[in-house]
Amino acid sequence: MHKRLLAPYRPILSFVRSCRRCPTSCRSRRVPFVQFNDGETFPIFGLGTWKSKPDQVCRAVQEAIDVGYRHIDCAAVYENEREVGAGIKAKLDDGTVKREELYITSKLWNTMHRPEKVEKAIKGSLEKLGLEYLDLYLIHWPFALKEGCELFPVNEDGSTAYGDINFVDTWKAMEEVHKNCLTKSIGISNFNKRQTECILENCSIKPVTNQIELHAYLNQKKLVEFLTGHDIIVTAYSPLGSADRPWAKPDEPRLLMDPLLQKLSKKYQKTPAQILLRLSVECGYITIPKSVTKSRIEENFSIWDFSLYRTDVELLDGLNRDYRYCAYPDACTHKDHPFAKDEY
Ligand SMILES: NC(=O)C1=CN([C@@H]2O[C@H](COP(=O)(O)OP(=O)(O)OC[C@H]3O[C@@H](n4cnc5c(N)ncnc54)[C@H](OP(=O)(O)O)[C@@H]3O)[C@@H](O)[C@H]2O)C=CC1
Ligand SMILES: O=C1CO[C@H](CO)[C@@H](O)[C@@H]1O
Repeated sequence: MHKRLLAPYRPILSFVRSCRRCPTSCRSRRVPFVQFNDGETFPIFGLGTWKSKPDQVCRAVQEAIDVGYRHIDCAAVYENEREVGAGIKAKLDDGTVKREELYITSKLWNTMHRPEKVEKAIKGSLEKLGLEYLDLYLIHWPFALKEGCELFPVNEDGSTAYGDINFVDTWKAMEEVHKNCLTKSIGISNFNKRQTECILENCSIKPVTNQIELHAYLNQKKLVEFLTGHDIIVTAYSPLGSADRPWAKPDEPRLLMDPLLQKLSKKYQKTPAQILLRLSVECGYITIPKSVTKSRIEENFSIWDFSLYRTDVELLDGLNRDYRYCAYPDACTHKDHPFAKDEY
């Protein structure tokens, strides 16, 4: 099973293996990437920016780029794109990187699904980020919320105010912004199998990736198999268990505290976070941990000098408990909610 999942990701694995054989390539700060059929590349490791406070994220982005990160995962709804952009600009201005060496993702928020709104939305993100183009633009969730000034619109009774836009129509508008060169690639996020199939059946440009929650407590085997079978790259979000979510409960399972991770941490002389991140990249997933802490930004990127034994990968596989940290329950009655009705 594991072998089959790895198959489409040979370029990543060969990089990871070459790192192991040749420690100097780890020190050269090259970030591994996957190459698309059209020659575009996608760095397999990125910095997440959800919950990164505006006054912290500008510095975090610069530290990440200094360490070797080349991929930054952003979104309009994170409300910090201007500060992320300032961090990127500082590193472009001081010559550390060129724009074409960076891979910047942003996402269309749920209140902007109406096709006529999509260009305005991406241009808004570009303006805040201070960029002329994105590398990747994703539909953040398959369901639409009510249009307006609020990012999280509510009805009078406090329930979430839904919109009624077909996500295929939104996808057509995503294709247009791609054709207009506002983004090099387009993709989806939080789409289930049926919704992804629906896009595949009706698109002229295929999504390059589906960004989904993916970690040892939610290994999404079936969805991953479906996506890789359709040559859709899997991006793993919340790879460390997203402990800083505003709605985190004190009694929820804490991924980083799992006893097996503590045990493997001793065995490999790596931290629990590094074990999880290494697992994710060895599975071939684009992996985007968030941190605003310099030492952790460095720690998370220091995973190219070891590899997991297959027996340990199997043990980590056994941790799966289909536990979602990001289930968006406030919209669970929406007809397009991805997790409410479908098995995967
Ligand atoms: N498409 C979507 O719907 C979603 C996309 N995402 C994307 O994925 C990214 C990552 O997911 P996210 O939910 O933020 O959570 P993560 O799983 O990346 O966890 C982030 C938390 O882990 C802490 N942390 C980071 N590194 C370490 C370490 N080495 N040791 C211990 N703790 C550590 C961070 O703390 P600190 O920052 O204080 O160091 C923070 O509290 C997001 O930021 C976002 O870009 C996330 C959710 C949904
Ligand atoms: O990326 C994400 C994090 O923030 C959003 C809203 O708070 C989530 O819905 C989303 O999945």
